[in-house]
Amino acid sequence: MASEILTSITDRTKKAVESVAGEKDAKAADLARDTKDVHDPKNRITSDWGVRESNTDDWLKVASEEKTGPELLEDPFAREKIHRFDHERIPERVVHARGAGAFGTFRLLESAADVTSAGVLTDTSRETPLFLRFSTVLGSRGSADTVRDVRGFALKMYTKEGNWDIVGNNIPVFFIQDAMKFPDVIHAGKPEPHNEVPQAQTAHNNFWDFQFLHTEATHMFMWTQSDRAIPRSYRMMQGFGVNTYTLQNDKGERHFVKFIFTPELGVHSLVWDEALKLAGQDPDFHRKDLMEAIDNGAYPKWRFGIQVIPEHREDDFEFDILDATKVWPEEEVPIRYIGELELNRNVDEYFTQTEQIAYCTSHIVPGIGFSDDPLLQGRNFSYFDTQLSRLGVNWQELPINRPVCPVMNHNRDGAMRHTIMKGTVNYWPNRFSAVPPAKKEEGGYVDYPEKVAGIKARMRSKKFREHYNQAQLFYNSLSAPEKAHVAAALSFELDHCDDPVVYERMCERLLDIDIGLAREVAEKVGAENIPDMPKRQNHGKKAKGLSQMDYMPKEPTIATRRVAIIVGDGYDPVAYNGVKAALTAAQALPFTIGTKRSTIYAAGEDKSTGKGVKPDHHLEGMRSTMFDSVFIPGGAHVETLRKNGRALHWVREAFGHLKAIGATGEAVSFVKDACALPGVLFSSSGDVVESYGVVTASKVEPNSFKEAIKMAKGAKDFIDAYTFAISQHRNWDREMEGLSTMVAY
Ligand code: HEM
Repeated sequence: MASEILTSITDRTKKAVESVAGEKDAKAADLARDTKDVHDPKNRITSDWGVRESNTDDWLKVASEEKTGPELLEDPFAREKIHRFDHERIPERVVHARGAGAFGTFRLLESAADVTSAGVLTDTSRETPLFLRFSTVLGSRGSADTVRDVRGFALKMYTKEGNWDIVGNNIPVFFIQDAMKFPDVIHAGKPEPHNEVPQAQTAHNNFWDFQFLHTEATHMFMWTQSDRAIPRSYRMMQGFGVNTYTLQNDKGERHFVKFIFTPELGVHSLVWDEALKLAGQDPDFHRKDLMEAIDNGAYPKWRFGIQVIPEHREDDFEFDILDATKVWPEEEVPIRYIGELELNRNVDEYFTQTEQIAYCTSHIVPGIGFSDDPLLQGRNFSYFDTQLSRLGVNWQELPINRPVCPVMNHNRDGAMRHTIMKGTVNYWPNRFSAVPPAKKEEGGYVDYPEKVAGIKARMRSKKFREHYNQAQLFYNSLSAPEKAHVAAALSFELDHCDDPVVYERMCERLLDIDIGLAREVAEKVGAENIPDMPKRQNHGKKAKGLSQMDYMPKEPTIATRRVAIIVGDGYDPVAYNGVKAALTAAQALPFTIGTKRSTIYAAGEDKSTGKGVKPDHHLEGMRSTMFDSVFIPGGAHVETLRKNGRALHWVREAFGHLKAIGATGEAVSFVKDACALPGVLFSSSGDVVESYGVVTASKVEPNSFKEAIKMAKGAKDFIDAYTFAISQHRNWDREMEGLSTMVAY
């Protein structure tokens, strides 16, 4: 098994090159040039200068069987091994240090030739290879995946005309309008300077001090306090370019544009208690989830959309369209979905690929341009600059960063230069006309002749000064559970601020958004003197696409959902096998969680002749937090589970985290007793009962299970009703009606 896994990992690049014809995966072919296979049996250890080594365990020393004497500095092999190790680390990214990435493909489904001449956005026959890196912003490289934070969504498309990077986030707006404030917002959010506490979270005085004083962050902090900042999976987040770019078509017309990626599986989050626990129980939860899905062939997909505003309409909006703290409401600027992004290959090596990838907002291709968005313009300077200290001046030559199209210019030298340039000149113009600039018809990038006239001043246009309308718009557009989560998140964060100035003032700021929210949070966090009147009337407007609920998949799906099936000796094999097969057929991932990991036998199975089932994990090794749903089949094992506090906790915790719970036969009363709640209904007469996402059937027969599932609300069939409950992600009624808070977990 282990060797199969190893083969599959080391063969990834090779397979990608072989299976995908020609230019389609030009990047995989390009990387193959620099890829070596550790598992080739012909391999032998050599020194870095190529000499085969016979012993890499013992430093050359003065020694005998009787006595171990001093080590000799002359040993070049030992010295090299230690030297290389001593210098393995490079600086982590100054922000977005923790991340995970994968390779994929961009397919254009509809040409956008009316607004751009970019090949990648006009040629529908192309498949463009890409690398996408997800990240958290504030934590260091070893921090946990599930912290409350913005997630990076950074994309490098290796197009035929050069690399196009969209360095985006999973939230469409940002904390600041002008790049010059970036060091301040990041310093305020990162651990405090005197004690380097806390790690990877904004629940501290400095962050909220800055949020109050820097009012343009108001809209963004509402997003970070919403469920968007605790995603269930990287595969279930939207991606936004955030900044305003421009597109230029063949006629020379310019349009403003925003880029949006919307996941096929819907936009889903963890609940906060789960996120907190996962940060300790499985800090790699998101990176493992991404890798697992791709390894299982469940390739994550996003629809790619553009919002376009023609140049002449730039001033038609209540907000400045160059202001990155504002969304372009879909009612005013519809999203045009024109492409599809798929991730389909895991990395071969983390460091050389995920760590060394270097994104730059300034990497654009002909047909795509910048706007005067003052955040974007500063970013264009910052990324290139930071790569210099993180990776060195020749970072663009690293395999993961180099384009798949020819790179040729008169840039030279610098530390660690790889490319060898033949020829006698390294400047332009030269007497040979060697390496001239490209004309437009040869694909040369031509800048848009934007008219600019003005005075030099450190200021922004007046529309940039409005900071609250869209914070209200966002809050108003959320569903009731999402609003409750915002209040709970703010209450948590401000509870961690011990300076009353900070939490008192922040509660006042909430009066600029919504009086109900302000009062709820103030009461929770002990902010005195919150007035009864709002500081600013809530305009009451809503927009679509801001609530995560707007992105539920049209057809219910449980693809890639992790389902724990809990068993002990004496479980009902009919229900176990039936549910497992049905889940697998629907592309969910069932895991058997035993009372122990050694073989477990079904009811009536003879231990001497039966095969039993070998669980994937035992109850103490995993927690309910790592699964989307829990199912317990009936059988005599239920008596064992009743005596196991951890089993009880699994059910209560899954209930508290609003997850679908399924039970059949004897397990029905176990779940009933575990939750012990009035109002939740359970099956008693053999009928299937669905109540607050708990689906039970007291009697099941072999014909109760089938692989052709019809997920539907109110389904009479156990598996149809149970899978529908899983597909809903979480049962919000359970929370809204106060049931989840009545269970201890
Ligand atoms: C619209 C607002 C912004 C978004 C969406 C954004 C997004 C990102 C993302 C996704 C990354 C991680 C890239 C990766 O995976 O390697 C990143 C890194 C970084 N960002 Fe930003 N960022 C924003 C604003 C800024 C600003 C204003 C600055 C500076 C003026 C900045 C400077 C940096 C730096 C220095 C890095 C580290 C890059 C590296 O070491 O490779 N960002 N940003």
